[in-house]
Amino acid sequence: MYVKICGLRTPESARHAVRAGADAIGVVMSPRSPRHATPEQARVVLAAARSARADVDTVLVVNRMAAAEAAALARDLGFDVLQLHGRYRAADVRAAQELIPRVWRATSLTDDPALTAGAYGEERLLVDGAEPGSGSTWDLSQLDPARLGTDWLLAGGLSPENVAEAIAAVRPGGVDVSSGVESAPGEKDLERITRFIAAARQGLAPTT
Ligand SMILES: O=C(O)c1ccccc1N[C@@H]1O[C@H](COP(=O)(O)O)[C@@H](O)[C@H]1O
Repeated sequence: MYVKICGLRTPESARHAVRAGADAIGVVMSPRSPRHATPEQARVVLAAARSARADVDTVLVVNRMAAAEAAALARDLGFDVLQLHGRYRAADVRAAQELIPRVWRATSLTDDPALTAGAYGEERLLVDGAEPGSGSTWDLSQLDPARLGTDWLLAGGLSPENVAEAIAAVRPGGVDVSSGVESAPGEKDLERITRFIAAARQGLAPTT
C-alpha cells in the first residue's frame, strides 16, 4: 500500500513521515490552505525528506492554479510529481507534462462522475472528496473501483482511525492524508503520522 503524507511545512515533520515509512510527502502551495508553504519552506521540506530517504516521492500540491504555472513551480523547486486539484482538461495535463513528466490528477465524484484512471494521460488518479484539504469524509459506496484499476490513490477525510476500513471498502493502490494527521489545522502530529502509516500498511484499525 502506497502512502502519502501531505501538507508538510517543517523539516521535522518531513523527516518523521519518511522515517515512519511514507512513500511520498506532499507540500501544499495554495494560499487559502492552512498548510500553504512558501517556496523556502518547500525547499527545506524537500531536503529534509530526501535526507531521510533519497528516493522518496516529493509532490507539489496545488488547487486551481494554472497548470503550466504549477508545473514550472514544481520543476523549479525540484519536486518529483505535480498533483493538480481542480477542473483541468487533458490538454492542461499534457502541457504540465512538458515541464514535469509525473503529473497526478486529483478529482472527486462531484467534479467528475465518470471517473476513469488515466483518462487525461496522468500518471496517477487521486480520488478525493469535494473539498480538498478539508478533512471531510465522503461516501465511498458511490465509487465504482472497477473503473479505476489498481494504481489509484484514495483521499478525503482519511485518518489513523478510518484508513483500514476505507482500504478494505474500495481497495485503492494507495492513500493520501492531510488533515487527519494533524492536532490543529496546519499542525502535523507526529504520532498520528506514525499511526496512519502503520494502519494503512497493516490493514488493521490501530488502538488509541
Ligand atoms: O491539504 C490541503 O490543505 C490541500 C489544499 C488544497 C488542495 C489539496 C489539499 N490537500 C489534499 O487534499 C486531499 C485530502 O485532504 P484531507 O486529508 O481530507 O485533509 C489530499 O489529496 C491532500 O493531498
